[in-house]
Amino acid sequence: MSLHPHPLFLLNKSSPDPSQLMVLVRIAAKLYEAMGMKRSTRSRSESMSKSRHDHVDGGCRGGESIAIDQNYISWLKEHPSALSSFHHMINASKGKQIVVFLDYDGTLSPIVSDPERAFMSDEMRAAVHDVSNCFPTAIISGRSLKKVFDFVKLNEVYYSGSHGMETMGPPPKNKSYDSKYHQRSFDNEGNEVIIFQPALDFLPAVRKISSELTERMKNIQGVMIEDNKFCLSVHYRHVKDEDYGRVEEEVQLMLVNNPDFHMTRGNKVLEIRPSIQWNKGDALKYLLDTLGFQNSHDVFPIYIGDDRTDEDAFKVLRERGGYPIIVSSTPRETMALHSLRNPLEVQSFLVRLSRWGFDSPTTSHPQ
Ligand SMILES: O=P(O)(O)OC[C@H]1O[C@H](O[C@H]2O[C@H](CO)[C@@H](O)[C@H](O)[C@H]2O)[C@H](O)[C@@H](O)[C@@H]1O
Repeated sequence: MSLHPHPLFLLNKSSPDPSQLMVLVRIAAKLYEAMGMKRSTRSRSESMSKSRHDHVDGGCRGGESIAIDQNYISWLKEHPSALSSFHHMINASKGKQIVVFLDYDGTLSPIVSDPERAFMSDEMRAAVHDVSNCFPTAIISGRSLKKVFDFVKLNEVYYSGSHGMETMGPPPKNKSYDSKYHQRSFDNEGNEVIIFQPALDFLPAVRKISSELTERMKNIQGVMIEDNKFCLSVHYRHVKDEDYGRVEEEVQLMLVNNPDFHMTRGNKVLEIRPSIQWNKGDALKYLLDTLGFQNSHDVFPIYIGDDRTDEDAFKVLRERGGYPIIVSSTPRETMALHSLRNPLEVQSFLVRLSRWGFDSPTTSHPQ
């Protein structure tokens, strides 16, 4: 199966006129060039017949499709595919230790309607496993640490949950982190690890908000409150449009009653988080420190993520000369410098990275 739907899928369902077809063929060629891919070898008639099946939305006028596609092509020039610029990335990393940071939902697993069923494929798990055998690798997620571990199930990866508010890693070397929030523990293989929980003081308040909100929202159909330990996700994907206002009102009311918390927005989700200066970017810095990479000249961090909360990590990477990659198939406002279209492309990127890592043992550092 091709990972990249042929751009001709953008054709209107009604018969295109030949000039429109030529415009689309040129756009397709440009798009494929920008993505560093070869042109499709399928014949035009094969492409056309595929286009009818792929274009499921319907009702999209040809002119609009062309405009959207041109926007994507321009955006792709600004945020080149991490697959097509792979060799540039490897050159930029020369002499430095690559460290890989990954988001979970929408990056390692596709977005699905039920958050409890956002499983990653075995192929993706194998790709992450192989990468983690070549380079230090961490997953930084909005989910609770436990839940993200239960999805990923890889012992050789570091984990940070609750948008970085619970991080499991090696004991920190930097004394600037308050030891009050460090808890000694052991991983599944009996190695000593430290769990850093900078929002520990907020835990009783999170529990209280969770139970109050669950009670207050019990009559709003479709809403789902996910307890991510140090933060709460209020999912509204299945809430009727006319009820959405009530969801946001209830969340805002909680914030009025709990002024030490604030709300962030994600993919069909409102998140209630403690107002501490700590986000995915801080967790990334913390992990780099604990892994012994305080000096940004020695390290080449790569971060792959798809959501707004990943922007904090992209920002840190831009400051530190790393490689921020956004997962998106549409133009987006972002601090990331590179892009991948979807989790399947993330998987291809990870496979390529681990192959390069295995072939270049002097530049990679197995743990
Ligand atoms: O930081 P992440 O690992 O990307 O987590 C962010 C949120 O992801 C999950 O919600 C999103 O994915 C769900 C499953 O695909 C989808 O149903 C939901 O609409 C998305 O918002 C997770 O459930 C949240 O708790 C995370 O905060």
